[in-house]
Amino acid sequence: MTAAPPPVITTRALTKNYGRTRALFGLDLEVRAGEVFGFLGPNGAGKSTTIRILLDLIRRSGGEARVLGLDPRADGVRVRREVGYLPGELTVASRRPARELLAYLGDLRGGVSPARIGELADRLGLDLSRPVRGLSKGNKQKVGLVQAFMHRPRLLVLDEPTSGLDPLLQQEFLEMVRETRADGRTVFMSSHVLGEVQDVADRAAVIRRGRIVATEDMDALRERASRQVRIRFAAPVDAAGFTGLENVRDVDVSGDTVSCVVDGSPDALVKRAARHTVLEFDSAEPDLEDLFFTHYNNGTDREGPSDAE
Ligand SMILES: Nc1ncnc2c1ncn2[C@@H]1O[C@H](COP(=O)(O)OP(=O)(O)OP(=O)(O)O)[C@@H](O)[C@H]1O
Repeated sequence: MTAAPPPVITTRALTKNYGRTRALFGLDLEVRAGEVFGFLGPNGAGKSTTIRILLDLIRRSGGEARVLGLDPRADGVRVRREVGYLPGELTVASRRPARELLAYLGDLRGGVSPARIGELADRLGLDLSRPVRGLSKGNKQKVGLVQAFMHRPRLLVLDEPTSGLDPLLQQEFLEMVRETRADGRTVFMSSHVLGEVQDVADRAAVIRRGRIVATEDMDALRERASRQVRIRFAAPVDAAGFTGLENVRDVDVSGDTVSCVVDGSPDALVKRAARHTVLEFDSAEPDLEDLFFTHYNNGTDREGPSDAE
């Protein structure tokens, strides 16, 4: 058996104070090589602060951090060169067309072909001929995404990557994330809602008021998730046939229709239903967001920044 590769990002007891305000209270994080990791939390929770420490854009107050085996505080330049980073807010005021700015940034990273830049811009619907300065928030976000992905970095750190993108472009972006993972590279992305990362993330952590309050494997979360199922058959069915099935509860049989709640795999229910002629099978998507938060927090207190404690 080969040993697992070392984590790509680690923080231990990471703290950050802004003057007398403490923004991070001893953060422990571990992001594994090759995974897509969602970093979730409401506004003001400390996501950008954490990310900016990882890239040495601000300095930590205490604790440790490692990115690609490097300490950002000692090797900030190397970390920034190796990581594809999308800032929460891209502040470029260049009069130059996006094409030139991206070519320049590509040169700083060892050279990126115009074809590669053009391909990413096409996918995101970015007009490369327009000056960056006058671009809308959404178009600036696209420039930010192109520069983060274009040199195929081993690690992408993306701060709220989907903000300002319409739903179709969000899907395109998620496809780019999947391709990155398929290449064996790692993506760490923040969001304030689970829904934006749940289809693509392997794991996710929730940060609230400067503390990690949950870390979850997304497959395990899906397995625990309940869904409401309704099946309509060609003829009335016997209620007894649908009681006591594995993972199935709250069964209600009314003539030709069975309604129930399934926790986890619906295998037993599907096999039992297959004994009859099924006309309709409706299964509501489980609400992972609710499950994620209620599991740890009883669904309360979902937002708000903190004062120092
Ligand atoms: N430069 C600063 N000076 C003082 N306080 C700051 C500074 N930057 C952030 N904070 C505070 O630190 C806390 C964490 O902010 P941070 O920006 O990291 O949160 P976030 O989770 O990224 O939220 P958002 O999505 O709103 O950016 C907040 O209470 C914020 O007010």
